[in-house]
Amino acid sequence: MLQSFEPSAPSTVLAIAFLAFIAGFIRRRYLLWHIPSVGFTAPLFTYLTALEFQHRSDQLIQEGYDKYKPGLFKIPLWNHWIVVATSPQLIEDIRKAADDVLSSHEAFYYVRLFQTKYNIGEDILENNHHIRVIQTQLTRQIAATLDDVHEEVVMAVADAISVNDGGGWIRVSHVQEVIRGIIARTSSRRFVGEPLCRNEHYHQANLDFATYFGEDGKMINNFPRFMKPLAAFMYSHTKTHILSQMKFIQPLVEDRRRKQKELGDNWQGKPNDLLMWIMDEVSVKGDEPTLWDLARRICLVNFAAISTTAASCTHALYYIAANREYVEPLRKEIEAAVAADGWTKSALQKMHKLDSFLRESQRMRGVHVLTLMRSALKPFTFSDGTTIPAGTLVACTSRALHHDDEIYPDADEFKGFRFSSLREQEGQSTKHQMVAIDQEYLAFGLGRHACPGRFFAASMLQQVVAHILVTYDVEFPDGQSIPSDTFLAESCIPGEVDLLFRKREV
Ligand code: HEM
Repeated sequence: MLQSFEPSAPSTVLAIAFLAFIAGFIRRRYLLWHIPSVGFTAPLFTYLTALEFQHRSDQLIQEGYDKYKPGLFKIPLWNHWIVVATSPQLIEDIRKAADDVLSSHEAFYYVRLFQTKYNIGEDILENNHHIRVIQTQLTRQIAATLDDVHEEVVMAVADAISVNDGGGWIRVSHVQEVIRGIIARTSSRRFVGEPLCRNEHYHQANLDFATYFGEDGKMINNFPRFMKPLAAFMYSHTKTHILSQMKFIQPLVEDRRRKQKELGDNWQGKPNDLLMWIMDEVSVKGDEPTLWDLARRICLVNFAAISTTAASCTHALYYIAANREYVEPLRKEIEAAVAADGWTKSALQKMHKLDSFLRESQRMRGVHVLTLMRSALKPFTFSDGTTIPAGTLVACTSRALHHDDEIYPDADEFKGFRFSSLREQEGQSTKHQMVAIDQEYLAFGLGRHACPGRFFAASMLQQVVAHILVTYDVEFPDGQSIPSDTFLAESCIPGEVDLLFRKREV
C-alpha cells in the first residue's frame, strides 16, 4: 500500500524556499528574456558566471561589448542580473533618465554595493550635505587653497619617498599603498586641516572604514531584503569603524563649536575645510550636526576620494616609468608654467600635456570597469525600443568603450599626448581636459551623479605627479613593466610592482 507523504516542518520550509528561489529566477529571467546574455543562463549555473565576474569582469564585459555593441547585454550576478549599455546613444538614454526612473542611490546604496540603508543609515542620502559641499566650496576653493595643498604634497612625498641627496636609486615596494598615503594626507589637508591630516592612525581608521564598508555591503547584499536589517545588525563592522573615526574628529568639532559660540562672525582664522563647511551647511538648516553624523560623512567622502585618486595616480606613475620619452616634454611644460605663475591654478591650467597624460592613463586603466550604475524604479524604455522592468540594474561599459578603436584610434596604445593634441584643434580647448565628461569618456560617470570630486581629484593628481616628475627620476627595476590590473567585480586595482626612485640631477 502506498504510504501517505507527511512532510516534516524543516523540509517544507526548504521546499518552499527552493520553489520561491526557482520562481524568482524564472520571473527575473523571463522579464529580461529579450536581452542577450554573457555567461551561463541556466539556473544555478549562473552562479559560475557570477563567480567569474568577481575576478574577470573586464573579460566578460569585453565579450559582451564585442558581440552586442551597439545594443544591450546582460550578465548574471549573485542575486540579480546587470544590463549593460554599450553605445553612446544608450548611455545618453541613461544619463537623461530622471532620478525617480533610474536611480543612482538605489543602485549604489541598496541594490548593489554598499547597502548604506542597513549599515550607515538611510537619512545620509536624503540630506546629502557632504555632496553639496564637494560641488560648491571644495571645488570653488581649489585655486585659493592651492598653496596649502602644494605644501602638503611636498612634505608628504618627501616623507614617503626618502631618497638620498647624494644620488643613487631607492626601491619602493607596495607603490599603491605609498601613493595612497600621499593622497590621503594631501586631501585630508582640505578635508580636516592640520595637524589631523598627518595622523597615520586617523588615516588607518578611514582605510578600515573603507574596507569594511565594501565588505559589509557585499555580505548584506547576499541576504534577501527582509533579512538585511538583521544581517547588518549581527555581522556589520561598519558602525564600529565610524565610531573609531569619530574619536579623531571629536576634539576638533568641540573646539570649533566653542569658538563659533564665543566669536560668531568675528572668528578670525576660522578653518576653511570640508569638516567646517559640512558643520556650517547643517547649522544653516537649524540643526546642530551630531558627531556621529559628521563622522559618517567624513568617512564617506574619504571612501569616495582616496582609493580612486590613489589608483589613478599609481597608474600614471607606472606609465611614466614605462614611457621615459614623455618625461622631458612634461618637465619642460611644468617648469615653464611654474616659472611664470608659481604653483597656482593658472600654472596647472597651462599644463595641457600633463593633463592629457593623466586623462590617457585613466582611459587606458580606469578605476571602474562599469560606471553609471543605476537601478530602475519604474519600467524604462531605451531609445532602441528595449524595455527593462522596475528593479533592473543597469550600467555602462567604461573600460570596453575606452578601448574601442572606432572612438579612440589605436585604442590599446598609450598615447600620452593624445588629448593635448586634440585640444590644439579649433574650438576643442576644453572638451578633452581631464575633468571633461561625455558619452565616450566615462571614467567619472556622467549626468547628475557624475563625480562631484573630479575637479579636486584632477588638481591633486596634477600636483602630485608634477612634483614627482620635477623632483625624481622614476623607473621600473630591470625586466619589470606595468603589471596586469586586478579586478574585484566592477572595480579595477593596479597590480603590484616595485618602482625605483632617484633624486633628479638638474
Ligand atoms: C580619480 C579619482 C576619482 C574617480 C575615478 C572617481 C569616479 C567616480 C565615479 C565613476 C562616480 C559615479 C558617477 C556616476 O555614477 O555617474 C563617482 C561618484 C562620486 N564621487 Fe568620485 N571619483 C574620483 C575622485 C573623487 C573625489 C576626490 C571625491 C571627493 C572629494 C569624490 C566624490 C564622489 C562622490 C561624493 C560621488 C557620488 C556622487 C553622487 O552620488 O551624486 N570622487 N566618482
